[in-house]
Amino acid sequence: MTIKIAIAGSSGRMGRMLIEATANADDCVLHAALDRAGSAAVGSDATAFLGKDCGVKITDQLDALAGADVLIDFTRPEGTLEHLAKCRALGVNMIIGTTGFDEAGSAAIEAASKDIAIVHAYNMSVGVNLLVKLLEVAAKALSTGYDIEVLEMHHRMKVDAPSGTALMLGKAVADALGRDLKDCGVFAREGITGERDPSSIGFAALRGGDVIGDHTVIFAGMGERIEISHKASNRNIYASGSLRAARFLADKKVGFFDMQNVLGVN
Ligand SMILES: NC(=O)C1=CN([C@@H]2O[C@H](COP(=O)(O)OP(=O)(O)OC[C@H]3O[C@@H](n4cnc5c(N)ncnc54)[C@H](OP(=O)(O)O)[C@@H]3O)[C@@H](O)[C@H]2O)C=CC1
Ligand SMILES: O=C(O)C1=N[C@H](C(=O)O)C[C@H](O)C1
Repeated sequence: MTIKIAIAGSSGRMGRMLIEATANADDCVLHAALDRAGSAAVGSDATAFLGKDCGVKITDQLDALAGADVLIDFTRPEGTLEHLAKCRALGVNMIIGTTGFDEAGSAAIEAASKDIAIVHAYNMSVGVNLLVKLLEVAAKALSTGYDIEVLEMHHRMKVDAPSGTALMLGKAVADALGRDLKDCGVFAREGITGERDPSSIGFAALRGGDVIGDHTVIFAGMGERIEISHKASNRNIYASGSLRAARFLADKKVGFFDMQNVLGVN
């Protein structure tokens, strides 16, 4: 079976990785390539940046989604939510990698999964999803006497902070400890902050250069420090994870899934 893939944000960093991965996959075909209305990329061939044409032109017309099996969307929350409504109306499944949703946006995605099948994951890489499992073990073993801090660094172009992955890792630790990240997450420190609350989970976001995505969860005790890290060196880890998610959704009509479901590690 050939999976008919549509890609949103086609001229973006992830959009291009996804178009290249789709072009190189034997079991996938590029059905449509979307970009934002007004984008200079609209009208050009989707694989022109690879030095060859595939015959699919980048469009801002969401009707191009008709007939696709799945839309892979790495854009911005407002774009993803617009695409979500169209996919829901057309019965096209979705893989959502976009980060930075507020609670209402996340709830809208979950609600749409009653009508279409959706994989929503803030990190599509195998490595980060393995990290989640390691953190669950570490958090339980280090549940007292260790202060937990989540540190991330990304490229200077990233627009949201902390990263979706940092939030996901912090939530995994909080859940393992029976805490609610909404209550124990500390997202900024400045001035006379007072001593650290031992039940808190701190976040720090660094931005600079071309860093693809570094995440470290630190368990800091008295006399030792355990650090569990993932460092991305190529965005193709997110693209290959997305295609794995597309294969996972191929036989599904409805439902809400994450990469743990896709990888079978939940
Ligand atoms: N889950 C995961 O594994 C990963 C998630 N991400 C997330 O994916 C998202 C995109 O990242 P990245 O590719 O680096 O970003 P880019 O800025 O490089 O690309 C975003 C693309 O989306 C388009 N876009 C922007 N706004 C809209 C809109 N309202 N409607 C439709 N399209 C829009 C942009 O068009 P234009 O340039 O014309 O504005 C561009 O083509 C981010 O949220 C990032 O955090 C990134 C990597 C991995
Ligand atoms: O914007 C990025 O680049 C990335 N975003 C995701 C996030 O916010 O966690 C995933 C990855 O870290 C790269």
